[in-house]
Amino acid sequence: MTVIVLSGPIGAGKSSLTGILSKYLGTNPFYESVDDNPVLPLFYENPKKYAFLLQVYFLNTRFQSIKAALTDDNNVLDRSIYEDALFFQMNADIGRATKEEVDTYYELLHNMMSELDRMPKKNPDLLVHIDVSYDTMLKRIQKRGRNYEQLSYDPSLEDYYKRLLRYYKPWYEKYDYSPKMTIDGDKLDFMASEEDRQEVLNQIVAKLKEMGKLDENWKPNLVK
Ligand SMILES: Nc1ncnc2c1ncn2[C@@H]1O[C@H](COP(=O)(O)OP(=O)(O)O)[C@@H](O)[C@H]1O
Ligand SMILES: Nc1nc2c(ncn2[C@H]2C[C@H](O)[C@@H](COP(=O)(O)O)O2)c(=O)[nH]1
Repeated sequence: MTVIVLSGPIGAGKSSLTGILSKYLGTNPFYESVDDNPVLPLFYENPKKYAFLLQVYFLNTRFQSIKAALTDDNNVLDRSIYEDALFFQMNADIGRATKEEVDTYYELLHNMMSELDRMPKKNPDLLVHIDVSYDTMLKRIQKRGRNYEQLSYDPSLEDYYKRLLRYYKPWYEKYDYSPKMTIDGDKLDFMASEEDRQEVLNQIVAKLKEMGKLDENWKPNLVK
C-alpha cells in the first residue's frame, strides 16, 4: 500500500499523471479542487485581495485530502499540503499578504502538520516531482485553456509564473517528508506518447521496488 504525492508547477501534468498512475497501480486518485473552487477566479481577478483566502481554502482541502490518503494508505494525490507554503510564501513575497495574514497562515499550517504527525501513518511514501521549463508550463496552460490563467487575461502572469518556477528548486531540495524523485516533464510527453508514458511509469515503479514498497514480481493492475 502506498501514498504517492505529486508536485510541480501549474500545468506540469500533475492531474494527468495522477489519473495514469493511480490506474496503473490500482490505487485511488485525489484531485485538487480547481474547477469547483469558488475563490480561484476571484484570486486571478484581484490577487492582493484574495491571496490569503485562496490559500486557506487550498490548505483546508489539502489537509482533508492528506488525512484521508494517509488513513486509506492507497492513494495518489495531484498536489499536497507539503507544497502549500511554497505558493503562499511566493504570494506574500510579492506583497499579497499582510504580516498578520502571514503569521496566521504559518500558525495554522504548523497546527495541521502537528496533527498529521500524530497519525499512525505520518508521511507519504514517495514524492514524484514533475520538472518543467517555463515554455512547457505556458504551452500546457494554453492547451488547458482556463481563461483566467492566460497571459492575455493578465500579462503580469508571465512574471508570476516565472517566479513560481524559481521557488521549486529550493523547495524540492528541502522536502524531506518521504523519498523523492523527479520526472523530466519537458522530455517525457506522457499524454501523447505511449512510449514516454511507459517510461514514466517504469521509473516510478522502479523507485517503489527499490524502496521495498512494491514486490519485485509486481505487475500492473491495468495495462493500456
Ligand atoms: N506530458 C505532457 N505532455 C503533453 N501534454 C500534457 C502533458 N501533461 C499534461 N499535459 C496537458 O497539459 C494540460 C495541463 O495538464 P494538467 O494535468 O492539468 O497539469 P497540472 O495538474 O499539473 O496543472 C492538460 O491539457 C494536459 O492534457
Ligand atoms: N495562490 C495559489 N494558487 C494555487 C495554489 N494551488 C494551485 N493554485 C492555482 C494555480 C492554478 O491556477 C490552479 C490549479 O493549479 P494546477 O497546478 O493544478 O494547475 O490553482 C495555491 O496553493 N495557491
